[in-house]
Amino acid sequence: MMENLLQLKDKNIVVMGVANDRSIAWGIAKRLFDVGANVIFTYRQERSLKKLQKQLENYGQPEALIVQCDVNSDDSTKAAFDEIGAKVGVIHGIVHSVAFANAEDLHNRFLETTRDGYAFAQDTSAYSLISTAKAAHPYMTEGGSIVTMSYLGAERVLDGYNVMGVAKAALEASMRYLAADIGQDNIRVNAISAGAIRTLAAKGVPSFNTILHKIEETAPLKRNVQQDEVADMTIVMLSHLSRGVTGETIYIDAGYNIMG
Ligand SMILES: NC(=O)c1ccc[n+]([C@@H]2O[C@H](COP(=O)([O-])OP(=O)(O)OC[C@H]3O[C@@H](n4cnc5c(N)ncnc54)[C@H](O)[C@@H]3O)[C@@H](O)[C@H]2O)c1
Repeated sequence: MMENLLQLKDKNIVVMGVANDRSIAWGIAKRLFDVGANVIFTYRQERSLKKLQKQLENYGQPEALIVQCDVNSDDSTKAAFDEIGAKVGVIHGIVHSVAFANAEDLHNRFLETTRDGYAFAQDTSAYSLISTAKAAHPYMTEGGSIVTMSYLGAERVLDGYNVMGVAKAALEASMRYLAADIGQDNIRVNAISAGAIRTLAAKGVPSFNTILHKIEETAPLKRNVQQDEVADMTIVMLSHLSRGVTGETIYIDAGYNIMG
């Protein structure tokens, strides 16, 4: 019944950004397997590949297609999607769960943000959505859905989020412009703004523990969110259930963002 509602069975969905089993992207991949999707992975570093292969074995999916993709490189991004396109034909969905900034640009005063650090955070965390959509577009011939991962720091000033907040603001704006542009091809583009979750990327945010405590105290649900809660809403946004929604940022944050 649920499978019929979602219409994700046998759909080719590319998941970018699994570094380990804590990654938000891994939570999403597990759910996608559960609903019968054909999940294709991209990874950047060799050590992520090894972990991913092990995780896939443990999850009973050792045959999943895995392709190398460094989003800082147009050539790498294009080669990855050309390879995926050649192997599966049509791409129906993409989970863009990738971001990076230099540690010093999160630890130093915002005033000290360097030109290079700013450009690098934007390139990896915001432009990569555009380059990914461009590389995948020739294979999204049946329409589809692209979902990216954002954070409240895009809209509000959060201590220690600095240059990444500016990159997330650009990511959300890029998401809207993409949605407006490729809606004519029946491709939807949305962002999930996830609450704070303890992952590898989160380790880079200096005040992360304080953030977790503050959310517990302040959020309407009086708790933090879990990987599977973000995964479930991402599945909705990839599925037939959300077919009328594009260009939106959807908060999965126990309601924290509504509080003053
Ligand atoms: N953890 C949180 O609290 C939280 C909250 C909201 C949004 N997010 C966002 O969720 C997404 C996933 O992060 P996560 O928390 O799961 O951490 P994570 O460290 O598990 O995932 C980040 C991924 O980005 C990948 N990446 C970085 N640079 C790359 C490059 N040049 N090419 C290809 N891949 C690259 C890493 O390999 C890694 O797999 C990020 O966009 C992050 O900003 C995280």
